[in-house]
Amino acid sequence: MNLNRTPIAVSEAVRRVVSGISPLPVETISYTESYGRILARNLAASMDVPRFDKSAMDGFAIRAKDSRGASGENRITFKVAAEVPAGAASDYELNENEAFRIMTGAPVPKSADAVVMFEQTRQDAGSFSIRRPFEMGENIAIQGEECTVGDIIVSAGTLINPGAVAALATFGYKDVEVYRKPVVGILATGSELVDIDAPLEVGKIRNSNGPMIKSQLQRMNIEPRIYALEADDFETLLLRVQQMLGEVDAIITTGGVSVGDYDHLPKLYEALGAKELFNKVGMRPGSVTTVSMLGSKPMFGLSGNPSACYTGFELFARPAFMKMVGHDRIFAPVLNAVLDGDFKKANPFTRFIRAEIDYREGRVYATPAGFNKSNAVTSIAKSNGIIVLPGGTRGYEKGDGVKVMMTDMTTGIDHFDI
Ligand SMILES: Nc1nc2c(c(=O)[nH]1)N[C@H]1C(S)=C(S)[C@@H](COP(=O)(O)OP(=O)(O)OC[C@H]3O[C@@H](n4cnc5c(N)ncnc54)[C@H](O)[C@@H]3O)O[C@H]1N2
Ligand code: MOO
Ligand SMILES: [Mg+2]
Repeated sequence: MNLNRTPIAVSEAVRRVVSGISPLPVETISYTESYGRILARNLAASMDVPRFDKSAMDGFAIRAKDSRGASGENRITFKVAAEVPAGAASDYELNENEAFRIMTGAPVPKSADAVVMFEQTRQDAGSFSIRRPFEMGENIAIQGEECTVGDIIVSAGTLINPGAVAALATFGYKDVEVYRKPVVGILATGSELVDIDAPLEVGKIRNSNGPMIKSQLQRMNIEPRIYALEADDFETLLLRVQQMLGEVDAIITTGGVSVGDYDHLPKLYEALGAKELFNKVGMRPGSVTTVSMLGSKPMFGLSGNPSACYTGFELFARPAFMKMVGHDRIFAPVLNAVLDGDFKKANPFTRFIRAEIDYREGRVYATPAGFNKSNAVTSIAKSNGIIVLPGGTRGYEKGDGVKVMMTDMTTGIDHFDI
């Protein structure tokens, strides 16, 4: 075993991972199931919106020229000649000082060119009067004012959000082409691991990495395939990983990537003939993260230490899966924040500190989320972001400006701030 691994920079490690990944093939699904998927083709308008000139208000459609000269002293009276409820049309031709009774959303008949709101009239049986002139087009939504046929509404490579689902429905796209989602296999390795129901005998611990990784995948809308816990035995691990390679698009293992006597994953990648992208990164935690490729299938050897495992997933696995599902924005947003704690000791490696990110008066604050060593599990639960402290010769103090990588953009704030 190579004990003297050479660390590479985090940015170089990320580059190596994502440069070897391609989007998966395209599949067609129903628009009702498309929320959260990535569009594989541009979504173009199949018609003008609005498709016809329509009334923007409940009221009366008139010929604007008939309202000329109207005032408080000289009210002009119109006769209601026909009705146009929403969902209907009328081809009645208005004569001078005639009007349609029309509802919001209904097509404005050709012979009318302005709409008067009910509130702007005084009504009598079969007629109404107005006290000011109306301009052509007033209170009418003109055909194509929002978009015209052929306009690109959502580009390929974009997440289908609720608005994109509305666009699919508007333009009649029942079937939508999206990138297939990867099937990701999760294998937690370690002879010390037990499932949640098993007794905790001496030296045993519960498997927390497996369920955590599953949730990290679910957070990005990917359903994983879970494999049973495996002990640190080279031959059985090799057989299991070979089986997984036939069933999944990517493999995440946790544990067994360091230089211990029972850390078999690096040798296993070698035995499979996989291309190792790196086995040491200049970061804490997660320095022993090892990533290999077998053909188009990435194998993420995440560290067994929970915080290192979590961080390795967010830094390397997440952008790779974002690329597989066809996203054109694969990286987590990074914000400038004010550090709310001290890290006085300098460290040559880039440190990633799980943190609570808060927003006060529009500023971003980052507070380390408690016990923050590589083996920490509880601090992950309090974090919605990761503070990035570049390695070097100096430490960091409360109040310093730092970068934070957002891991959870859905956490809100505790007060209404508008
Ligand atoms: N001589 C050296 N020793 C170590 C080095 C080194 O460079 N030289 N690196 C250290 C660092 S850094 C880390 S991180 C760990 C990485 O260890 P492994 O990835 O090989 O993981 P294991 O040895 O299997 O386990 C480490 C630790 O994590 C616990 N664990 C494992 N799996 C799970 C799980 N599914 N759920 C919860 N906890 C888990 C395991 O019990 C161990 O305590 O190596 C250092 N050593
Ligand atoms: O991989 Mo270890 O977590 O650097 O601490
Ligand atoms: Mg180990």
